[in-house]
Amino acid sequence: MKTILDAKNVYKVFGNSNDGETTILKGVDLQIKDGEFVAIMGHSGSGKSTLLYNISGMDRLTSGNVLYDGNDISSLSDKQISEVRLHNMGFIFQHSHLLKILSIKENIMLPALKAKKKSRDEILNDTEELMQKVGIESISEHDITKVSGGQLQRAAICRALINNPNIIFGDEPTGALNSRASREVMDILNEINHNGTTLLIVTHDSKIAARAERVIYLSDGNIEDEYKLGKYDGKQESLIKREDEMSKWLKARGF
Ligand SMILES: Nc1ncnc2c1ncn2[C@@H]1O[C@H](COP(=O)(O)OP(=O)(O)OP(=O)(O)O)[C@@H](O)[C@H]1O
Repeated sequence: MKTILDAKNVYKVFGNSNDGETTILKGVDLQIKDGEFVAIMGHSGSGKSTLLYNISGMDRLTSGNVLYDGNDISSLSDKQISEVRLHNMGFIFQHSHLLKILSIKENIMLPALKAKKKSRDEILNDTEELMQKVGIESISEHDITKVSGGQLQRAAICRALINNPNIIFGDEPTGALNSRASREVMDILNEINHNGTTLLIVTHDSKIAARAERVIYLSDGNIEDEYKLGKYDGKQESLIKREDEMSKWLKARGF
């Protein structure tokens, strides 16, 4: 399987020499294979979100390189990197970041309208298909303030998928949901991964990590360890075993 994302010796320093500098990422090397589902865990402040933002091109590395599909994206201009993100990557955050002035459907269509690769009718069709897949077709015309957190995250998933990305980055995608909504959203993400989309997700939750194929443990800006669970087969009994494995592994790291 080819490497889709290759982070080499990534450093991130915040601040400046006058007011003081803090090095958050300290030479991280991370390779993500095409179609893989990787979870990033670690204590609060270990640099998980910083890592996600820096290797997805949302923030600028201080030094090191990130290759996306063999191309160095760390040396691109802001405009070039936004193009790479728009056409190849999807993002899901803890809070959906949907626009309040648009309906659910319009929010989902927006990245595709921006990408200008498909006609409005095609985009509309794809949007309706995605909404149906995640079970939010009935709220398509709704205002985003009138729907539940779980429905909003499903809409955020549709928005992340509308340009058929190769990889989806998630920063605590279920962090604001109750346990049922969280399970439902993770079932959708597991299915998306099963269909070939690469996933890289930051989480605090061992139950979310248990659904990943590989879990990396970040400590003080470095990858301290990793655990390979293998692909999740979607069965409830395997999930229980994986959750148990994950919580034992995390306990051994004092998490
Ligand atoms: N823009 C910034 N400027 C200065 N410091 C920052 C900035 N962003 C993050 N940091 C610092 O970097 C460190 C790591 O933050 P980060 O959010 O990556 O950690 P995390 O592991 O994701 O934490 P959490 O689990 O609490 O979300 C923290 O000490 C944070 O204060």
